[in-house]
Amino acid sequence: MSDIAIVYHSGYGHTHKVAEQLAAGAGATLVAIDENGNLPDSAWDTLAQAKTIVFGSPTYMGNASWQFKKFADATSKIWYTRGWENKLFAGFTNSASPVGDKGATLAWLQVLAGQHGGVWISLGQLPSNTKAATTADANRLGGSTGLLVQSPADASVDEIPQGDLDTAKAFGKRIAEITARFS
Ligand SMILES: Cc1cc2nc3c(=O)[nH]c(=O)nc-3n(C[C@H](O)[C@H](O)[C@H](O)COP(=O)(O)O)c2cc1C
Repeated sequence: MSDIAIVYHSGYGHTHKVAEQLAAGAGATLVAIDENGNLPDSAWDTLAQAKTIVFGSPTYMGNASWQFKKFADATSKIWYTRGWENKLFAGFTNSASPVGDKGATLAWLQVLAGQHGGVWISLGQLPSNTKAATTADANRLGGSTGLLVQSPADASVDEIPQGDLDTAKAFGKRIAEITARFS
């Protein structure tokens, strides 16, 4: 099992694809929250043993999905015993619009990490924000707190912009490097 666990919800597969890219870069274990907002019992052990936990959710109505929020509320018992204190955390979100209030979701994921007494890993990539920038460029959405991905409303899972997927993979590598440095 990896030192890094990515716990995420995906209603329609797009956020799952992003999580896979992150996992490829980080060498991370994927932990999926199901459509009812639940995890397999064994997944809680995976999260307890991880040095770094990455939170991921699509942005639905300007915040994380209710399934991710159910998971977050279920972590309150761990919060009470400080079970995740001083772990490393990072976050990502994906939505249809270039902005789409993704920042609100990411800010809340960071708050969740803070509630657990965690140490937050930022994206660490310069934005591609010149006139020449395209959807093939890294960090074209200009994230800094964490990873932002756009899946246009009519895009299939296989049509997520390559630049966003590359950004996810590079973020995964950074998370692995920082995890190793703190170990
Ligand atoms: C209930 C619901 C609410 C949504 N709200 C937003 C939103 O606030 N901003 C946005 O840009 N996209 C919004 N979307 C679009 C999704 O974020 C987008 O389709 C995303 O790729 C879904 O990821 P998933 O396939 O992992 O579920 C919403 C979609 C749904 C189903």
